[in-house]
Amino acid sequence: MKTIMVVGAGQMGSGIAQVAAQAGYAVILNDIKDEFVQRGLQTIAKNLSRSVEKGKMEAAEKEAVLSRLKPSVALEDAAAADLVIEAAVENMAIKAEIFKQLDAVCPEATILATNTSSLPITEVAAVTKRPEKVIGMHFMNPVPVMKLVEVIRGLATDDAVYGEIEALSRKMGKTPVEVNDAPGFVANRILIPMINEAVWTLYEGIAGIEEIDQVMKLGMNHPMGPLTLADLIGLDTVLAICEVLHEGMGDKYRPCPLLRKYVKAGWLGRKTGRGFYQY
Ligand SMILES: CC(=O)CC(=O)SCCNC(=O)CCNC(=O)[C@H](O)C(C)(C)COP(=O)(O)OP(=O)(O)OC[C@H]1O[C@@H](n2cnc3c(N)ncnc32)[C@H](O)[C@@H]1OP(=O)(O)O
Ligand SMILES: NC(=O)C1=CN([C@@H]2O[C@H](COP(=O)(O)OP(=O)(O)OC[C@H]3O[C@@H](n4cnc5c(N)ncnc54)[C@H](O)[C@@H]3O)[C@@H](O)[C@H]2O)C=CC1
Repeated sequence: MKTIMVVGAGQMGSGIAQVAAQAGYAVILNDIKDEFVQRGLQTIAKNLSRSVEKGKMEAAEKEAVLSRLKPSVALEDAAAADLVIEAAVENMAIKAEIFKQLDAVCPEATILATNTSSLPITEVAAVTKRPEKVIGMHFMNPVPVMKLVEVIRGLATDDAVYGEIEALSRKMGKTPVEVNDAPGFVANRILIPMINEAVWTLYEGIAGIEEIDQVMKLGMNHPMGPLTLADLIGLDTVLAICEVLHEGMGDKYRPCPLLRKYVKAGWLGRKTGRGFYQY
């Protein structure tokens, strides 16, 4: 494997592109608009500069990593990729369209992975003619820091494809954990109900935003409170995952109306400058 295309240059896509380029791969970073790709590349450059300033990376290495990243606004560029990792928005219709197009332009051997947080891998795979080469590769946010990759097989995923993705995750400095294809997999089946419960706690007036976060930070030693974490993930993404859990597993996972209200207001967290907190 030499060339990896990352589709979606948002917070996850840019992080995945960074760790792939740091692991020595040629990386094509794709989004629907050049300004989104450039924003992703700038985030990567900023992260690498910080590592150089901290003495964790040589300046020459930073330049080498940046030189391995190529911008793209055409999915046809996936024709040059041995692996595509899709990290566009958490929406089945959009992912299905992307996977149909990728299936049409990619060579037969190309593996198609999705960084989806919660959507069924089997359903994504079914829109292609290569379901055996489709797999879930679920990174955590912020990608350069977090060690976990959940690796999820669809019903038809080949063992050899699983093995390649497991090995690649290690080469990127991550620890792969195999989980089954089910709503939210493991990470978000457990995490998102906690975040949703924090929003219900706020909605019902049990405590304020900072108080809820303090309880979980000081009381449970979480590095971030659940509402700060929701702002980091993006409230649109939290809601999308919660909807998948609700639809797949019943009423206990119903998203809090306050979460919907924030998303409708465009208060999506850090990425829009306002969520539970202002940035
Ligand atoms: C929704 C899903 O599908 C799945 C998910 O991803 S759920 C979200 C999972 N992520 C979490 O739960 C994150 C919880 N938070 C944390 O672990 C920590 O708060 C944190 C790692 C984000 C920040 O750690 P911190 O100690 O509070 O802050 P800070 O000292 O600034 O950062 C620690 C290191 O991370 C780096 N870092 C922090 N944010 C970063 C980012 N966005 N990009 C790159 N590097 C980052 C810092 O540069 C620093 O690096 P060094 O150790 O080399 O100095
Ligand atoms: N935010 C998080 O903490 C995590 C998110 N994920 C998943 O990663 C994916 C991306 O999430 P984020 O990076 O947070 O979102 P984001 O909103 O930061 O970025 C999404 C990017 O996808 C682009 N995009 C939309 N449609 C596209 C298309 N048709 N082709 C190419 N690009 C397209 C958007 O322009 C945007 O730049 C989602 O599936 C999400 O569930 C997975 C792990 C953690």
